[in-house]
Order: sequence, then C-alpha cells, then structure tokens
Amino acid sequence: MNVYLSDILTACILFPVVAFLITVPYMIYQYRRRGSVPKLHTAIVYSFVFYLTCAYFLVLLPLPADRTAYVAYAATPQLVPFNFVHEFLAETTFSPSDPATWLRVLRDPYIYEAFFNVLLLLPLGAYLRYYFRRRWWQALIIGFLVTLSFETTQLTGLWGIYEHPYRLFDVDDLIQNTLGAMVGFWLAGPAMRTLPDLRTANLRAAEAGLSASVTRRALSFALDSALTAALAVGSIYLVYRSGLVAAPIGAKATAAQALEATTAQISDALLPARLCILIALVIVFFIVPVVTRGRTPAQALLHLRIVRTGARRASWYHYLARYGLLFVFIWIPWGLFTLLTEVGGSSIGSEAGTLATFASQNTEACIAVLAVFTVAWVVSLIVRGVRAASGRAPFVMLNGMLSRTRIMTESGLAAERARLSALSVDDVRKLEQLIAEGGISLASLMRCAGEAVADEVRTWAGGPVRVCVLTGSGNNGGDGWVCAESLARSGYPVTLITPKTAEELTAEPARTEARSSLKRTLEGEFPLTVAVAPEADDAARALDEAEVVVDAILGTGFTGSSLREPYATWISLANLRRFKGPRGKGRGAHRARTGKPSKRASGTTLRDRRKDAPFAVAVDVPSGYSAQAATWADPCFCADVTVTMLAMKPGLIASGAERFCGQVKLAELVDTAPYREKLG
Ligand SMILES: NC(=O)C1=CN([C@@H]2O[C@H](COP(=O)(O)OP(=O)(O)OC[C@H]3O[C@@H](n4cnc5c(N)ncnc54)[C@H](OP(=O)(O)O)[C@@H]3O)[C@@H](O)[C@H]2O)[C@H](O)CC1
Ligand SMILES: [K+]
Repeated sequence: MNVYLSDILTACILFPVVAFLITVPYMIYQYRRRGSVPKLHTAIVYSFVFYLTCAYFLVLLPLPADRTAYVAYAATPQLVPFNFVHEFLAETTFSPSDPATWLRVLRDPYIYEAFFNVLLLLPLGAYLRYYFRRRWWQALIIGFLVTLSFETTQLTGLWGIYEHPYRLFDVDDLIQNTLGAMVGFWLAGPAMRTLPDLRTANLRAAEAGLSASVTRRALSFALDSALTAALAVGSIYLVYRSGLVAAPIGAKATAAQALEATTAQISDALLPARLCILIALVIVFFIVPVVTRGRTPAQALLHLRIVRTGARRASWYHYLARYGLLFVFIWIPWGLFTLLTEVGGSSIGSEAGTLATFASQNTEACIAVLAVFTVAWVVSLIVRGVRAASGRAPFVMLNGMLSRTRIMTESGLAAERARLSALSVDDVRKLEQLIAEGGISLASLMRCAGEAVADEVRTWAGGPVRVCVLTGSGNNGGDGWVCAESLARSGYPVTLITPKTAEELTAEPARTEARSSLKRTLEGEFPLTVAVAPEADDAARALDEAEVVVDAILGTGFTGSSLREPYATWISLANLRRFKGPRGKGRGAHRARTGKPSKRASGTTLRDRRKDAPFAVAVDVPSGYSAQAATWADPCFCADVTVTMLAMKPGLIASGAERFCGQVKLAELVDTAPYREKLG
C-alpha cells in the first residue's frame, strides 16, 4: 500500500510541471475549438492528466536499480488467462461456509491486486464516457490499448532503457484493467445525471467566445512576442555567423578586451542585431497582418482579428499605427529609464549624444516625467481593466484607442457584422423573391435552411440523441421537415409533430417538401416518427423523451399578440420541460397535462434553464416572438440557439431578445451580397 502512496506522491510532485507544459497548447486548442476556455472542461482535463500521471507511475515505478538489473519473476510473460483464479484457489484457505476466512480473502494478494487492477482503469472508462463521449466499444478498445501500453512498457524494460523486463507481463492484468475501464464506463452513465452537462458548457463557451477576452489577447501577444524573439535570435545568429559583420565582442575576446571596448564601439557593433529585432517586429506585427488582412501569426492561431472600430476592415496604416504606438509606449519609459540609469552610473561619455547630455543636466525633471508617465499608464490600465471586468466595456488598449482599431474574435466579428446588416422582415421577404428570381428556388433555400438547423443540432449533440421537431403549417414548418429528415438520415431518432398531414399543408414549398420527405420515409429510406395533431399527453411524452427540441412552428409569418392552439400547448410543454424537467408526480405533472405554463416558466431567463433541459433550437425566430417588433406572445418558445435565415432581423438584435432567442446564429444560405445591392 505504501508503494502505491509513494507513486501517487511522485505524481503529485511532477504534476505541476506537466500542467505547466500543457497549459499553452490546451488554451490554444480550447480557443480554436470552443471559443473560450470553459472552467468545467479545464477542471476535467487537468484532473484527467493528473489521473493518467498517477496511473503510469503506479504501473512503471519503482524502476530497477540499474540498467542491467535482472528481475527473475518478470523474465517469462504470464500468458494464461485467469491464472490468478487458479493460483488463488490453489493457495487459499477460503471456505464460503466459514465466515472467519472471508476477511482473509480480502488480504490475499491475488484478490487485492485484481481489485486494484480493476480500480486502476475505472476512472479512464468514466472519463471516456463523460468527457470524451465515446461509445462502449470504443471505451473497450481504448481501455485495452492503454493497459497494453502499460504491459508492453514493462515487458520492454521501458522501451529499451533497461536491458530486461522489470515487471511481469501478465495477461490477467490486461483482462482486469480492461474490465475496470468498462465498469467505469457503465458507472458513469447514472453519475452523468448529476454531473454538470458538458454540452451546455460548450454552448456557454461559444457565447463567451464572441468577445476577445484579455487572457486570449495576452496569450496572443505573448506568442507573437515569442515568435519575434525566435526570429530575431535566429537572424542575429545567422548574421554574425556569416561573418558579414563583426560580433560586438568577439567570441575569443578576453575579459580585458571586452572591458576595453567603449560603449560607442559596442553600440555600433550591436546595430545589425538591433536591425534584426526591428525586422522581426515588422514581419510579425506589420507584414503578416497586411498579408492576412488583419491577423498576426498568433492572432490567426487564436482566431482573432484586428479591425477598425465598427467592425470595419482595417488597412495597412491601421496596423502600423496600432503596433507602432504600442512599441513606442513600451519604448518610452524603458528608453528613459535606461538613459537615466546610465547617466547615474556615468557609464557613458560624450559619445552618448545630446539626449544623454540633456538627461544628465535635467535628471530630476526626467525622473518626474518617467514617474508621471508610469503612474498615468498604471491608473488608466486599472480603470480599463475594472470596466472590462464588470462587463461595462471591452478592454481597449491605449494604442487601440488612438489608432481606432480593436481586436475581435472571428465569431464575434461575424456576429457583429450580421447585426450591423440586419434587414426588416419585409426586406427579407423581398430578398427571398430576388433570390428566387435569380434562379435559386425557395425550395432549395428551404433545404439549406433545414440543413443549417440540423448542423447546429449535430454540433451540439456530437452523436445521435433523441430529437423532437415541432412544426407549424407554414414554411417555417417546411424547414422543420427538412431538418428532421437530415437528422434521421444521420441516425438520430426523430419524432416530428405536425398540426396537419403533409397533404393538408397549404404553404409552398413546405407542402412539397413535407410530402416528398414523408414518401421517402414510408419507402424506408430513413426512419422518422410523424405525429399528426397528437393529444397533449402524447406531445408531452415526445418532448419528455427528447434531448433536443427543434421549434419550427412559426417564423416570420407569426402575426397577432397571442398563439392559437395547438401551438400554445406545444410551446408551453417545451418550456416546461426546459424549466421544470420531465413530467413527474405532483404539480408539475398537472401543469404538463393541462399545458398551462407556470409563471416561472413564462418569465424565466435562459440562465435558469434546467441542467438536463433539452437543447432548444428555434428555426429563424422563436415561435411567438416577433422578428420585427421584438414583442412576444405568452407563451413564447425559449431557445438556446436561434438559427436565423438570410439576414438578422430587428427583433433578434433588440435588447432583451436573448431571453427568448438565446444565441442567434445567422445562416446566410446563399451569398446575399448581390441581392442586397438590388434591394438598395
Ligand atoms: N427567409 C428565407 O430565406 C427563408 C425562409 N423560410 C422559412 O419560411 C418562414 C416564413 O414562412 P411563412 O410561411 O411566411 O410563415 P410561417 O411559417 O412563419 O407562419 C405561417 C403560419 O403561421 C400561422 N400563424 C400566424 N400567426 C399565428 C398565430 N398568432 N397563432 C397561430 N398560428 C399563426 C399562419 O396561420 P393562418 O391561419 O394565419 O394562415 C400560417 O399558417 C421563415 O420564418 C423561414 O423559417 C423558407 O425556408 C425559405 C427560406
Ligand atoms: K420557429
């Protein structure tokens, strides 16, 4: 037992080093993948790395005393499956009828080692299911491969570092470890009902990723600076190595020679080095942004972009102003400080020039300027930092203010540009007509719209989960039919709820799409459950079972201030599921049966959604919400994400829209620019 504890202690000591090494790659990965670094993911990933470190140390430590150590018991691999059972039965005094022998079993090495072997990979199985979203057979393969890596490392004496195997390659270990991974996998299932939902965390991370956080920008600047340093050092090395210029102090110079070199001589010889640094700076902070239209190398890596205020594209002189000012700001206090310290130390002579002479004559004044500059800079940094932290304003650097440039995330920029180019509902209809006249039929627009929603569901779910698509009788419902077919084809179990049969729909192209989709499912091309005008209880059951609810009831065609049946009931049920959970016994069940929303359900913000609430996606606009006027009916569908078609609409960008729309994503469907021009 003490051996195990000491291995875990070694892992604890080494873990900070491992954590340090993975932090930057981990952050880059999260910024690229999810838009921000979610705390939940970070806690899980670092705990997983800690667990793996412990597991490997438990398996690999202690190491043999020296390279040639021969461990007799490990020399021949044990390849008989379940050998430990035979050994245990042969040696044990265990008797089921004698309780006095029961405790002894637990102390038997064959039993407790088997128990620890199972325990060792139990967390791996749990992580594979909960965090990595693997299926059981994938967990089985990964569990087996990990344990195989343990055993082979032992068999090969740490891949040849030691001449002989130092632990026994035992096939029973493979069986017990893999079993452990599977037990962990199965235990994770029920545990996941209480563990936080990672998919919701992903959603929040994407939302947070709309703005360029200070950490993300600081990381990008640090990476760019590291690249600049690497470029500068590399080129300085090449320049001096090539012999084109003399090194400041020759490699073979004696200490006396080095001391004899005057400051001016050193300064002259350093000029090429300074030029190399300047060129590296220009490449990273000017040439690359010009070529990539607003991204330094690290900004490209972290999906950031330099823009002008108002999300407009910046030009070369904006990059020059932004980074020129930044480096001037960094250089002024540093230069002044160097000048003053050199003057103080009298290490420069008359060669230092007029600036140094001035500094030596006005030391107090220079110190005062330096102090004022530093204090002003620190105070303004704190003020801007506090304002940013309280969410009142994005963090803007002084050079950004003066050059009228900002750093935005790619997703934030897309959202801002979509917001700025919002169209009224009437204009969207005109745009639709112009596109149709241009040769792209409304039916193909509808197919693109349905696919865009299906993609959103796939991104969130990461694998087939049960989906309920609520459709109305207009073209918004048509989008729902396309989405349902697309998801069903990808293996998602989908129930589509419709107020009328496909035949009875009147809106085109919704009717044609619904009819052909129904025909294909009846011909067995893909499975789709269609419920026509179901009873409230049946609709509630479908919603209870769903992990995703797609709202394709009403879009821009919604009129009036209230919803007619059956839509009001469906939406109430969906919102109840969202805020109150599945129907159980008691009051919630009654409300669900009557379809009447509680006060809380109709007035609750998105932050109050239940942890296990289904992912709610609204097609074009949440049903009951006016895309034009930003008014809403009671009930009104509450979405996590709204996928809106062709253009943003005024209601979706109005303040408070988030309560019903969640995060609004634009699906442009086609390149709308030429049609927007015609729109005038
Ligand atoms: N913009 C695009 O590129 C595309 C959009 N598409 C989708 O089409 C809808 C707009 O479709 P439309 O058919 O014009 O309208 P809706 O489907 O939103 O709604 C029409 C039905 O709604 C009923 N309605 C209206 N108000 C109420 C109410 N208060 N209560 C209940 N029912 C209501 C109305 O019923 P009537 O009895 O009044 O006729 C209609 O049946 C758009 O949002 C996009 O999702 C296409 O995909 C093409 C591309
Ligand atoms: K809708």
